[in-house]
Formats: sequence, C-alpha cells, structure tokens
Amino acid sequence: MNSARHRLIRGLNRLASTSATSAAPTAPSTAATSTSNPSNSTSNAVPRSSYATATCPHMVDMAAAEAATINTRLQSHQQAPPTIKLEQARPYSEVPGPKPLPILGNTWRVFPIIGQYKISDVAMISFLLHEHYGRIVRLGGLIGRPDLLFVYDADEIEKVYRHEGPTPFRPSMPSLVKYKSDLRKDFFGDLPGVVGVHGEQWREFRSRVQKPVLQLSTVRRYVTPLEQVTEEFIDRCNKLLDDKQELPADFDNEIHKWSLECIGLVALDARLGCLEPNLDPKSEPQQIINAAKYALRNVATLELKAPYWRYFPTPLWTKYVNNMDYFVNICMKYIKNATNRMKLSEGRALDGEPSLLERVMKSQNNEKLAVVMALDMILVGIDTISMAVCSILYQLATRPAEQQKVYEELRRIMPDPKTPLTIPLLDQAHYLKAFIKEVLRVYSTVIGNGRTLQEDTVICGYRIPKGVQCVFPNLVTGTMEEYVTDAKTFKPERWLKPSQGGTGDNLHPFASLPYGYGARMCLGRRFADLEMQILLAKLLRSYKLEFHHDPLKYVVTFMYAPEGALKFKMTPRE
Ligand code: HEM
Repeated sequence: MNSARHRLIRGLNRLASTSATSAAPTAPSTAATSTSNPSNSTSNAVPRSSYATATCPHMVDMAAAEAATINTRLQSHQQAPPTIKLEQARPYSEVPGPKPLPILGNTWRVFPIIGQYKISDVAMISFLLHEHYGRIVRLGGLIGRPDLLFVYDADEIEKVYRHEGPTPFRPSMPSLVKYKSDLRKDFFGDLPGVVGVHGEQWREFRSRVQKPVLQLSTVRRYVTPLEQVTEEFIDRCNKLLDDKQELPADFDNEIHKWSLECIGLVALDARLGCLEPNLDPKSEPQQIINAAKYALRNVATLELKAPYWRYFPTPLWTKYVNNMDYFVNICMKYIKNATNRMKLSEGRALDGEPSLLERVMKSQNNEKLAVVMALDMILVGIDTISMAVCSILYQLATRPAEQQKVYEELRRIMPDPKTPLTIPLLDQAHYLKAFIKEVLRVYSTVIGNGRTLQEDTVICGYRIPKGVQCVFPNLVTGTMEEYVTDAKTFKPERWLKPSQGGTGDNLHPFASLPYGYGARMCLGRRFADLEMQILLAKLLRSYKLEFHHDPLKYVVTFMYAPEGALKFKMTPRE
C-alpha cells in the first residue's frame, strides 16, 4: 500500500469514530434476502418501450446481457433483491457515511491541504467508501450541491436504471448547465443539446439527433476517413521516435490530437489539421488543441472542489467561459462551411454515403442544432476517448502475452497489413474487442455514472429522497467478486463466447457499464468503439509496443488513466 492509501485509510478510520451511523456493510439485511424467482429482479422494470423514449440500439446488447445475468443468478443461486415498499424502508438518515463537519460540511475533504482527499484520489475514495461503509454510502453536507449517494450493489443499480423514466437526469457538469442555460441562454435557447441538459429539452434534442448518430450506416461511412487519420497519426508516431525507438514523454498529447482530428471529421465534417507537424502556437489547430485540453479538465477542478463560481465569477470560471465561447465559435465556423458546401452540391452527398452532418441537416434543416450537437460531441468525445486509448495502449504494452494474441488475431484477419479496414473485418477482431472491454472494466475511464432521483426510491432497503444524486462507481462494481468471477484477474477471454475461446465467467451486466445505460447512454459510443478499434488494428498489426519504465499509477484528473510519461517503445513487425 502506498502512503496516499495509508493517509486515506487513516482519514476514514478517524471518520468512522464520528460517523453518523456505524459502518454497515450488510445493512439493511432486507435487501439481500431471497425470493424464489430469480427473474424477479426485472419484475418491477418498466417495459423498455415505455422508458426509452428515443429507442436505443444498444438495448439489443442489453437483452443478451440480461439473459446472461439471469443465468448467473441461477448458476450461483444468488437471489434478486426483493422490492420493499417506501413506507417499510429504513430512513435516509440511517444510510452509512462520513459525518459532515458543522458549517464546512463534507466539502473540506477535497480541499487540497486541510482535506484528506485530492481530486486525483477520487478513485481510491470510491473504493475506500465501499470498503468502510458497505454497499450504500451517503456523502452529505457538500457545499452548494445535493448529497452524493454511492451505490455499490449491481442489482440496485439495475433497478434504478430500469426505473429512470422517459427523461433520465444525469447529474453532470453544473458549470456547463450554468453556461448553457444562464450565461449563453440567448444562443442555446430551447435546443441546448444533451450534455448538461435535462427534462423535455434533453428529450427533444436527443430524439432529433439520436437516429443519425447511432445508425450503423452513418458509422460505417467513417471507417475509411478515420483509417486515413489514423495512418497519418502512425506516420507521425514513427517520426517522433527517439534513438531508443521510444515515443516522447508527452505522447498523451499526440493521442489527444488524434482524437481531436477524429471528432472534427465526425462532428464538423472537417479536417482540423491537428496532426500537422510543427504547428505554430498561434495557428487554429494549436488553439483548438489547447482549448480542448482545457475544456474538460478544468471542469473537474470547478466542480469537484467547492463551487464558488456559482456565486461570483472566479478566475477559473472566467477562463472556462472564454474557452467555451471559443469552441462555440469554432463549431459555428465549421458547420457554416459544411452547410455552404452542401448548398453548393444541392443537397447531394459530397462523398458517397451522407455524412453525419448531412444526415442531421437533411432531417432537421437547422444549422444551430448541428452546431450544438457538434459542440456536445466535442466536449465529451475528446478526453474520454483519448484517455481510454492511453489506458488501453499502456495495458497492451505491459501485457506482452495478451498483445501477442491481439497481433495473431490481426495477422489472421489481415494477412497483408495494408488491407483496407471494413466493418466486416473489424467484426472478426473478437479478442481485440474483448481486450478493450476488459480494460474498461478494470480501469474504467469514466469511473462512475450517475442519476439524480426524480422520485423517492428504495435503494438497499433505505428510503432515498427525490433529488439525491446516485453515483454508480463502475470502477468498483466492475471488480467485485460477487458480480464478476475472478474479478481481480485481467482476463479478456471472459468477454468471448465459448466458441471463441471464452471462459464462461459470470458477469453481472450492470457491474461494468463504461458507456452508461438506457435512453441517456453514451451518444458517441459507436464512434468511440470504431475509433479505438481502428487505431488498435492499424497500430498493432504493424508494430509491437513495449514499456520499459517504472509502472505508472492510475489517477483521476477528470477521467481515470495512467499518469506519467507514456514512452512506449514501438518496433515494426515483419
Ligand atoms: C471510450 C470513450 C467513451 C466513454 C467511456 C464514454 C462514456 C460515456 C458515459 C458513461 C456517458 C453517460 C451515459 C449515461 O448517462 O448513461 C456518456 C454520455 C455521452 N457521450 Fe460518451 N463516452 C465515450 C466517448 C464518446 C465520444 C467519442 C462521443 C462523441 C462522439 C461521446 C458522446 C457522448 C454524449 C453526447 C453523451 C451525452 C448523452 C446524453 O446525455 O444524452 N462519448 N459517455
């Protein structure tokens, strides 16, 4: 155990003596008692058609996954939690958790010097809260925000997701909410997008863009353009190698540029030029790179620490607003260019199948909507994917046996490394996809998802009031033995079918949900999968990755990823 962990444990031990309630890992027992019918776990579920207002294509996956859970429960004789009525539930005040200090609440705990926790410790806090208090933990008394309720029970998480209603509320990014709904209300108006937007406005926007974004034919259209971007990226990597064949210490910045270039293609129908060598610091691509780097990372500081910006414009808040304004202007500029091109070509597709933007413009004929969609995709689609790629490459470089399996699979499906990629070809890369899923299970880039309860709800036997923010910590639940067989072992095979060499391990489908769930599930999931698969297929078919430095520690900046120099050694394969 390192000293940070000791420090946190000491902190939590101190908290234990002042806790509002005692640690109660198994309390209340009602939630874990048996029912005779394992399928009862879903008996309460609202029928899918009624809660997923905008149909979610991933529901198909979920149906299979659900069948798997039921199997799991049958096999392990685990029982689904019974539903207890609100009036029978234990009061919210009894939910275990660290006691807030008078006036300071619990916010002091994330103050850099006097608090025990730093933002980078968030992942560890999440583990420790579970270790110390059990499967439901209340973190109350936070200045300027509602209580956080950590739920570590996959059955209960399933229940909350399945009852989330037609307009699920994800308690994310209050700073963006303020920017969109208050500061720049005139611009965003009635169609403010999906990120940081809730209720009917969210539903209206999502239902207008969901179909074109998630349609397989849209995604398929990007295979070749994304492959080109990726080839340029790999060329650039080659040029960056030092005399030891190692990539530079700031290689994460290069991955960032690759993901920015990919998102520019998808959301703005444009090549931004971020992969150009020797960018002038004043050039537009460099400005975009700087702004993108800043956009999400500062949100963590703004939101996880005491949010004084809510009451007066702090310097960080002013910087955030300027950065957001810059992005809005960039999106407007590129969308205008794209719509002008479309007008010139009289609505005909410019390049074979219509692009995402062409589809959205054709069905909605609303330039502002396209700008806001692009802005949302850029805001959440850069850091997520680049941090996931950093993590996946690090895992591949430090797991030579698994990397070899990925390579052999790729060599089998692409005997000639120059074979152009297609969806049917990528579909055969089962082990590669399983490897990605396993990294996202064990090192979940987005450490947790969440929902604000829209009505009083019983969770783990407690009556949780409307308005409480539930946190579902993927990173913890994805590595809990009760939900995943041999959970601490990194084993991509667990995701494969038996016919593909799968281990048949149990996997609770709500334990590891890297893209969330339901009507609000990640809108860019298909693009994210495609971009990661293309990058890994191109890179690993032709190069071997190694890492010959001290192991890196995973920390949370905003995402969960290895911190430090990703100086991979990159050697060509014959
Ligand atoms: C590995 C990469 C990614 C991960 C792990 C990830 C994860 C997530 C998660 C957990 C959510 C919340 C879902 C929920 O509330 O149930 C989300 C939402 C979202 N994601 Fe992603 N994401 C990734 C990449 C992307 C990309 C590349 C894009 C854009 C092209 C994108 C666009 C979005 C949008 C727009 C939302 C908001 C959806 C809504 O609230 O309706 N994501 N993502």
